[in-house]
Amino acid sequence: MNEVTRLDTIAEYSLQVAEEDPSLNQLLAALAQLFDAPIALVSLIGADFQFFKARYGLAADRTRLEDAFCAHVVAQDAPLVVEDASIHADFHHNPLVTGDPHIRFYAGVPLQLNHVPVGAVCVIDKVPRTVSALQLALLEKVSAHVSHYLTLWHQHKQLQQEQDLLEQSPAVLMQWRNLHGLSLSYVSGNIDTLFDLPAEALRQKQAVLEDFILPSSLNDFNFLLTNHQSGVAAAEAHFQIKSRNNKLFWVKLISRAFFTNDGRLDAIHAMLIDHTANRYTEVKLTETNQQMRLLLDASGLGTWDWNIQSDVSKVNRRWCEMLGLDYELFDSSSLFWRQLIHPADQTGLDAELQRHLDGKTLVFNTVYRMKHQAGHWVWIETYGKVVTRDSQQQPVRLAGTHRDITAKKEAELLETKQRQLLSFINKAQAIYLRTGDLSDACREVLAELTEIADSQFAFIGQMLPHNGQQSLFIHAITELSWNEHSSQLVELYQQGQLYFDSFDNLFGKVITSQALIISNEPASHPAAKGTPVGHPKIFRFLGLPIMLKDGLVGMIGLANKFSDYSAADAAFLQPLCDALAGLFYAVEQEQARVRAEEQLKNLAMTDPLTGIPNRRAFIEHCARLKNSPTGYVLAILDIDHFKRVNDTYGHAAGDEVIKLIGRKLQFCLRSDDYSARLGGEEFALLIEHTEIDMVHLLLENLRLEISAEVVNTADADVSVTVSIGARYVPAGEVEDLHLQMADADVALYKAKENGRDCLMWF
Ligand SMILES: Nc1nc2c(ncn2[C@@H]2O[C@H](COP(=O)(O)OP(=O)(O)OP(=O)(O)O)[C@@H](O)[C@H]2O)c(=O)[nH]1
Repeated sequence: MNEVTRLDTIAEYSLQVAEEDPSLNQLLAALAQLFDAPIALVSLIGADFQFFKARYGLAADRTRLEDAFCAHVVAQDAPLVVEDASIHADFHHNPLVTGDPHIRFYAGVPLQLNHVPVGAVCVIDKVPRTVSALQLALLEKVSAHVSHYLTLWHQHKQLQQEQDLLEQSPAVLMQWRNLHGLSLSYVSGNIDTLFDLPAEALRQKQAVLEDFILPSSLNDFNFLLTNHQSGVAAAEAHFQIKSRNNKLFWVKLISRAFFTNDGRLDAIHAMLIDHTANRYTEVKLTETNQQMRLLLDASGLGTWDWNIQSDVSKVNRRWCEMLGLDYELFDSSSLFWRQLIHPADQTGLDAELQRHLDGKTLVFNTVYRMKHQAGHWVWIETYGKVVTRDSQQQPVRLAGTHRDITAKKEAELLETKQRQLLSFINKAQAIYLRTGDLSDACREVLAELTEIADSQFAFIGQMLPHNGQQSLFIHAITELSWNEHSSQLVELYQQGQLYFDSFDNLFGKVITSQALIISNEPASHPAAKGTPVGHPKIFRFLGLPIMLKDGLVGMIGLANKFSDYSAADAAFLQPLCDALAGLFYAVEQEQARVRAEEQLKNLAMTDPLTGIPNRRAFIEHCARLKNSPTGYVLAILDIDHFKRVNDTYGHAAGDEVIKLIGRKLQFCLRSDDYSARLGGEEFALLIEHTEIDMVHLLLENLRLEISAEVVNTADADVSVTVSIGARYVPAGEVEDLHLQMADADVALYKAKENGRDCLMWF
């Protein structure tokens, strides 16, 4: 047996320290008496010296290794008897022989621990002697007994250590035995840390465990014991106890039951652990979780938790409610929620998600649309974060919240649209003010109207008289060239001449009823006459009346919105209807003003008696002749002896004659020629674009026509002649009109001089 094994064994049995054992000392005393020897020893052979676990009759507790007789016993693992050391070859120089204690006789047997020789049990005498086989056998028995004793001592030591550990551990050990009913048979000493009560008090039944358990927890504790009694092998209970000094603890009792062969409960071994700190954390955590849940419920937030690596998503009920989904039927795969995301938002969402997973953003915060079960889109704001990453820093779990921001988002979109609407209303008004053309203004804004109304088709129409009936004049329309039959409409539209006059249809219903028409199923509307032949299918229609002072003045037609038209759409577009009503009104006002102005101008330029232009009109008309590229003729016509007519037949008859001249002038002159009454019985003529001979003939003809006419008055038939003075003005002449007129007047004077009823040239 090598030295290492021996030393390990000594260490294992905790014998390396020379610690004497009183019991073994007594045994050695008895052994020495039996052998009638002065010294008896239990020795252990250490690394550097031999030491004694027990000794009798020797003062020293150790010797040098090289002097040790027992070392020989260990080395040969066999008994050693030296009858007279003083003459023994190996020992006669040994200091223990030559000096104190003057050993002469030695008888030793090996001391084995776990079959390893570690020392010896020996008797020593200071005089030479012999030993019988019987005595040697006795020595061996004592050695075996010492070995057994040391083993037990070692085990006891170990148990004591374990006991110490247990006593210091937070776990209290307990045992119940079921002898005559279940009763606590053991409890470890450390129970006093919890109960402030010595374990003895419980062991000796001076106190009962149940007295320390709070009444509210007693049921849980009894339930555990009852469970074991009815055959349950392992159990666990949590309950509250109150110590003798009134401190409250949460404890956890983990127990295991042992049963007899016939199945009867024999014992319960249990561990009672102070669980207060954990329990406190648990309670706090539960409270916090409850508060969080309450907060989440109150805030209306949906929650989600996505394990990216295993692709398992968990959501709360609110998450499902937002999308009208059944919570129980939620599918945890990401494929499920991905297919609910609006196609237009998919790319942006993925990019934002990737940025966060790559660690480029602190939070994953974005807005997108998800499809509600009912078919509409819900605007969702998501706010999340990677909560777990693996050892390679790859994201494992992402968790966050969902907020339904549809109302906010729609309000924002509405506001944007309203701004757009106002801006294009302003634009339409500005175009109208600039060009004075309402159709231009309507055409300019039509594309924007279809865009903000989310529609495919649109038209803006105004009620105007056309072919003797009120018709809808189309200022602007999106698309007309849908087939070859519509080319005529396109042409009319381009000429600004497109009128709809048949109102026995869906859009006509807006005009006849003067009311808003919303139809998301035009096919089944009673007024619908079907989509016009060749027109792309109309599957939704919104007709908005344009009203002015309670009367309809026009309408806007919209068709094929992506989703249903609603009263909200009509309300949204009302400002446009009002603006158009205002523009229609402004146009009407402007046209009326122009007409009135025209009339006033006409009045100022017209001779009231004859209805032909007056002197002012004649002079204004002639003013534009200044740069005439051709020559012209100015003529003045005067009724002969008109005073006489007045005097003879009365002033009224004179008026009739003057009117006759007016009619004759219009009748005899060509449409390009111009005539006016200068005043009294004097008229002026302007004849352009012709030869002077032709003018001569024309004027002569006029003169003759007048003289041939008879005016029937109340008293008599009157006829008159006229004298005409004419002046030819060649092209390029720069002379003043008044001088030219004066020249014509000179010619007239000559005609009068010449006997009247004739034409004279200047
Ligand atoms: N009934 C009527 N008479 C008018 C009107 N304006 C002018 N007179 C008259 O016309 C007459 C013009 O007369 P005069 O200038 O003397 O010339 P006359 O009698 O035509 O003679 P001659 O021109 O020399 O041929 C006057 O008696 C005016 O009162 C009118 O609007 N109605």
